[in-house]
Amino acid sequence: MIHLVRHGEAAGEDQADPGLSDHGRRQVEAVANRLAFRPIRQVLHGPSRRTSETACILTENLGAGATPSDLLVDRTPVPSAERRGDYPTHRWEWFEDVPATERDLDGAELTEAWHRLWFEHHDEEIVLVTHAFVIAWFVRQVLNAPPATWMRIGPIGNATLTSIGPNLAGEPVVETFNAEVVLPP
Ligand SMILES: O=C(O)[C@@H](CO)OP(=O)(O)O
Repeated sequence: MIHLVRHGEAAGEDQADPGLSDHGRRQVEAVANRLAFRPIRQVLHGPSRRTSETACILTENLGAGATPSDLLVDRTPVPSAERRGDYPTHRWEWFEDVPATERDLDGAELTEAWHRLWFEHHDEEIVLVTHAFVIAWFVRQVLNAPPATWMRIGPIGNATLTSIGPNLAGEPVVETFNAEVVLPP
């Protein structure tokens, strides 16, 4: 079972690489409680500060180890000129503004990342801490849905849980999607 967790709420969204807010830390502690009885030994996380801090809280609570992975870096799938027609025209301008560092042409890197993660981890129970668009693309990949579908999956909330496990035939199945923890007031 692969548990995809989006990082908790970020502090100061305007910073280049923000860490977690106090609320974000509490959100992640609540996710850790939800996962407390699962046999999780490893937490992989992206290189950003908000994903590393999320992984750190999870590992402290779960007694697991944290490992950074470039497969979980924040990426935005943008269509190549040939595939732009797959997306509604009102989205085209938005793609132009995606920063160069986050652009993933036709989601090729994300697709490769998901295949590797599933291949390497489908028979263990693991947490992958990453970003909203990455989770949406991975779910689209599992559903074998057309590329533009990723923009209609979510929005993926902060510190949500999306769990993907093998069915009896060994195929990936979305068992839990975008599940939020409810914090006491
Ligand atoms: O930058 C964003 O809007 C998303 C994209 O994946 O990332 P994050 O989950 O860090 O908000």
